[in-house]
Order: sequence, then C-alpha cells, then structure tokens
Amino acid sequence: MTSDPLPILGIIGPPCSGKSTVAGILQSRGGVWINADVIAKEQLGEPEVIEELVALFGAGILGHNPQLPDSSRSEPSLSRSAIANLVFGDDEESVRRLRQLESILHPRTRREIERQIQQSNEIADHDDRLKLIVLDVPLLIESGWDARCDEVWCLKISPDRHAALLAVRGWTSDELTRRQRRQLSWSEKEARSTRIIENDGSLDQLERQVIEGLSRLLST
Ligand SMILES: CC(C)(COP(=O)(O)OP(=O)(O)OC[C@H]1O[C@@H](n2cnc3c(N)ncnc32)[C@H](O)[C@@H]1O)[C@@H](O)C(=O)NCCC(=O)NCCS
Ligand SMILES: Nc1ncnc2c1ncn2[C@@H]1O[C@H](COP(=O)(O)OP(=O)(O)OP(=O)(O)O)[C@@H](O)[C@H]1O
Repeated sequence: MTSDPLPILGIIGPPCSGKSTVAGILQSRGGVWINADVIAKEQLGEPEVIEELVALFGAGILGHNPQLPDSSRSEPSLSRSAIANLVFGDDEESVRRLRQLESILHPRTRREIERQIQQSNEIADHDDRLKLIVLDVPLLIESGWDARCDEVWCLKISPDRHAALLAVRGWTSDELTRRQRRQLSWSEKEARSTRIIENDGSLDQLERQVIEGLSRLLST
C-alpha cells in the first residue's frame, strides 16, 4: 500500500544566510535535502550543456578546475565565475543571457528535482525514518515551486550579520547585489512564506526555531 506522499518544505533565503545549515538540521531529523544549486551545478558538467553554452556565450566560459587530477583536466569544463560575469550584469544583454542560461538549465533542474521527489516517496514507503522533503531552491517562488510546498520557510538575517558571513566566504556586497536584482525582493518573498526563520543568533537558537517549526509542520 502506497503511503501518503512526504510533506514538502521549501527553504529560501539570501546567499550565505543559513539555508544549508537549516537543511542539515532537518536532514538529521528525517529530512531528504534536495539542493537546486547543486543540481544546477551538476548540469553545467553535462557535455551537451557545455556544448550548448559555448555555442551561445563563446569559449571564454571554458575553464579548468586546477583541483581536478591531470587525467580529467583534458575534459572541457565551464567556469561558473565566467558565466556569472556574463549573466549577472545590470545591462539588457546580461538579462538576455541569464534567460538563455535559465532556458537551458531550468528544465533539466526541474526534471531532476521531480525525480528526487518521486524517489524519496518510493523510499519512504519502506523506510519510516524519512519524514519530509526539504526543497532548497533559491528561486523557489520565482520558478513556482512554492505551489508544490506544504510550507515555505524564509531565512532572515540582519545586514551586519549577513556581511560578516559573506566576508568569510569572500563575497563582496556587489556579488550579492548583482544576484539580488534578478530576484523578487526579500519583503515579497517573506510575505509569501509560511514562516520566517531569524538567523541573527547562535546556531543553537537557529536549531531551536527549526525543531519547533518541524514539530508543527509534522503535526498538521
Ligand atoms: C550563474 C551561475 C553559473 C553562477 O554560479 P556560481 O557558482 O557563482 O553560483 P553560486 O552557487 O555562487 O550562487 C548561486 C546563487 O546565485 C543566485 N542565482 C543563481 N541563479 C540565479 C538566477 N537565474 N536568477 C537570480 N539569482 C540566481 C541564487 O541566489 C543562488 O543561490 C549559477 O548561479 C547558475 O547556473 N545560475 C543559473 C541556474 C539557476 O537559475 N540556478 C538557481 C537554482 S534555483
Ligand atoms: N547562526 C549561525 N551562527 C554561526 N554561523 C552560522 C550561523 N548560520 C550560518 N552560519 C554559517 O554561515 C555560513 C553560511 O551558512 P549556510 O552555508 O548555511 O548558508 P546558505 O544560505 O546555505 O548559503 P548558500 O545558499 O549561499 O550556499 C556557514 O559557514 C554556516 O556555518
């Protein structure tokens, strides 16, 4: 007998705001973490995607991953930073290039997310340790995934705390701004979320909010 499908919890928040930390806490409590950024990055390694993007943006987006062994350095690979520089500018040409990139990656990412959702439910039929699916999709609302979610949690972080976390990652505020202008405003995303998770405190305070939210979600 097929059991009810797992509840789906969407997680959104600015880059470096604590989404992966929240997803990790949920994963240790029966959450299956589906990470769209990781899936999109994997698609960028597919030969047909590389070919299509080089044809669109030129060979300047090819890069070599120095951390890879020599044997695989002969394989062409894409430089994500070179692509970011082409698509996150505030000029019309950058906007057009981002839409072209999305038109290639989003259908593939959507298919893979659906596959992982289905696979998680099939596993959950035989393994009651799985309690929910955590859909970590930065553009969850922009791409309509929120319609598939039972709840959406939005990370909220003060500018000072955010700047401190971004600095550790080596991101300037410009890096953040150029991505943000291609997304809905955070006030709009918060308004369309079920729960706001404040992340200006300690990791323990973050974990307590997550555990409280999870018990409410699983009790409904
Ligand atoms: C342009 C790319 C190659 C840059 O790679 P990079 O390693 O620098 O990305 P990085 O992981 O550091 O940053 C990802 C963050 O950028 C932002 N972002 C990514 N894509 C987009 C987009 N299409 N529109 C707005 N913001 C975006 C999100 O906040 C995301 O969390 C990559 O972001 C990408 O492939 N984007 C297009 C696919 C996509 O829309 N991915 C979002 C998954 S929902
Ligand atoms: N409350 C906190 N206290 C201390 N460190 C934190 C806290 N929340 C997050 N961090 C740290 O900040 C960094 C960014 O967190 P995390 O990777 O979870 O953000 P993210 O939103 O998933 O980032 P991205 O989506 O850009 O990958 C990590 O090193 C994480 O350990």
